[in-house]
Amino acid sequence: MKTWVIKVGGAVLNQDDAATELFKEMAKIATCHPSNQFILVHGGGALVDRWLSDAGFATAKHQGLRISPKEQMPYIIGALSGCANKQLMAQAIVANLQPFGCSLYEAGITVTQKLKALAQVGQCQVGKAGVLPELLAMGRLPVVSSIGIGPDGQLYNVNADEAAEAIASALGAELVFMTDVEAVLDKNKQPIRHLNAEGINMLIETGVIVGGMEVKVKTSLRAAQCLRRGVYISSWQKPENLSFLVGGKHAGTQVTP
Ligand SMILES: Nc1ncnc2c1ncn2[C@@H]1O[C@H](COP(=O)(O)OP(=O)(O)O)[C@@H](O)[C@H]1O
Ligand SMILES: CC(=O)N[C@@H](CCC(=O)OP(=O)(O)O)C(=O)O
Repeated sequence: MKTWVIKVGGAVLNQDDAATELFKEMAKIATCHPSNQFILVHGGGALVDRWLSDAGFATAKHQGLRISPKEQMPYIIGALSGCANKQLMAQAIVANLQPFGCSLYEAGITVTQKLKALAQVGQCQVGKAGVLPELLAMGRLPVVSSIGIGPDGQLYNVNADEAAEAIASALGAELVFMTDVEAVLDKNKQPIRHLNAEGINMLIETGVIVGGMEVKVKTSLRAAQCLRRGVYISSWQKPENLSFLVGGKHAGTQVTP
């Protein structure tokens, strides 16, 4: 059995039926290629932005990570582990899948504070695989939010790309980041097929890769090094890319160690 960790950016929730189409592709793959199984890890950054702004909070990011003061955590947790997680489960059910919503703790990932200056931003420690193998064996689709609980009993906000990397590393799974662009783009806005450490450093230094994509390529590279194989960045706007990847074909940008 091959396990695929699919990370979707929260923007998938802003487009009607986009997540349902992705789930339908997973359901199709489960029928045509039954030796593949999926775990979905999701973000929800845009939703968090909206909830914080509606509550009258200002929010800021440092190198793509949201500074997460304790007083903002109820809104961050509510948006990610509540609203985004349950909305995605609902769309998976429409696609005839059997989702099981959970956060990083249930997925076996331990979280600690990343940096004092970032407040409740967490970083993952690869632990045991938690209940994910059992859920997969039961035919369920784990839908994992990036909220973590530390051994200190504190709640943490983890960047969802890093959360997906930790889960894929714990399980030795394939990893695909599905975002809102078809691939990493070069300075002429053309898709890049392959990236390695050298290319990534150059594109970050020259300001071609910025913001959320900077976190994503760095996380992809770390994951590719740990998993010792390519990791893909593609778009949830092209769910068929998932079938291409499962079938061993190329789609989006492949990040190699
Ligand atoms: N070189 C680049 N190629 C593609 N996207 C880029 C690049 N640099 C920055 N970006 C931005 O990164 C975004 C994806 O990162 P992010 O918003 O964090 O995605 P997600 O929410 O899916 O994790 C794109 O929508 C784009 O605006
Ligand atoms: C620490 C940190 O930055 N957490 C992210 C978690 C959500 C996320 O990563 O969402 P996307 O995948 O949609 O960007 C945040 O609060 O926005």
